[in-house]
Amino acid sequence: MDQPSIISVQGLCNSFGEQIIHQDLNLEVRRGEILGVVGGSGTGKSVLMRSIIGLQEPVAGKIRVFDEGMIRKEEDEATDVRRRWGVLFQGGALFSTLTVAENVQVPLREFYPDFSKALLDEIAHYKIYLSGLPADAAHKFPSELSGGMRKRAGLARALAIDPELLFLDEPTAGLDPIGAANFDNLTRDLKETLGLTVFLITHDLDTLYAICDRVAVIADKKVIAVGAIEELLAIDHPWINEYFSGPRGRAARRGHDKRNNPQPGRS
Ligand SMILES: Nc1ncnc2c1ncn2[C@@H]1O[C@H](COP(=O)(O)OP(=O)(O)OP(=O)(O)O)[C@@H](O)[C@H]1O
Repeated sequence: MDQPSIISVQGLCNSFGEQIIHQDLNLEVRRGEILGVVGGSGTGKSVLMRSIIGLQEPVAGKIRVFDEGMIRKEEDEATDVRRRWGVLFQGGALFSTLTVAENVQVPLREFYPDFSKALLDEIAHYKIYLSGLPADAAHKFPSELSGGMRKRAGLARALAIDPELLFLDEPTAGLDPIGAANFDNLTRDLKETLGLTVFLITHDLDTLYAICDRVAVIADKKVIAVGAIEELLAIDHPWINEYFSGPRGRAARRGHDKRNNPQPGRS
């Protein structure tokens, strides 16, 4: 049986001046799934995420998260919902003047102002460990980290308040293939051990094949299809055909098949 929706978007419209980004966009994210969100550059993936988390007020539409209406919500009610999700923005969006541990503590201080310094330090160190960073990264500044480590630090911050729902905006962009695969594995492991639901914006076909339960495709200002990759492959739409069946899509599929069905005697 289908899991209930943890995010429900209905009839969403967004525009900037004359530029219409979304028109009657609908999307349901099921509890416990990793939903990949794909679409060409500028199709409005990040604007969709910003609408869901309340950073972008839509022109029209309904958004529910954890069964709570999100548009024009009172501040204290919005805070109650916000403390149930974590966000990794594109590029990490770490505060450059704070150490990694201090970055992780930002949401903790916001939502739990009474926590002692010792408790904040303990939680930050645990989240840093959970994100696969070495313990000494805690005292480093973002400028002292590699791109991959910055992503993990952003993830540690997104996990700070034990979210049920994680938003990841292009988490593997700019990582080398091994770093990207490691990040994918980490996302999947965290989802399984912490029981997370993940809204994952990506251009990375390998990520889609490796960890996404379903994929939503944004084109023509709306979600034109959502389903397992196998289901999307059966849809006749020019962007979907080009994306999944073009050279990179075919390579990602071959890599996925090979990892899942290794030939005996071959490495
Ligand atoms: N605050 C804003 N003001 C004006 N236009 C904006 C604003 N934010 C986004 N846009 C425009 O909305 C469109 C969608 O942007 P968005 O960042 O959501 O695209 P995207 O699908 O995430 O792209 P990419 O894959 O390149 O990251 C773009 O044309 C962008 O220029």
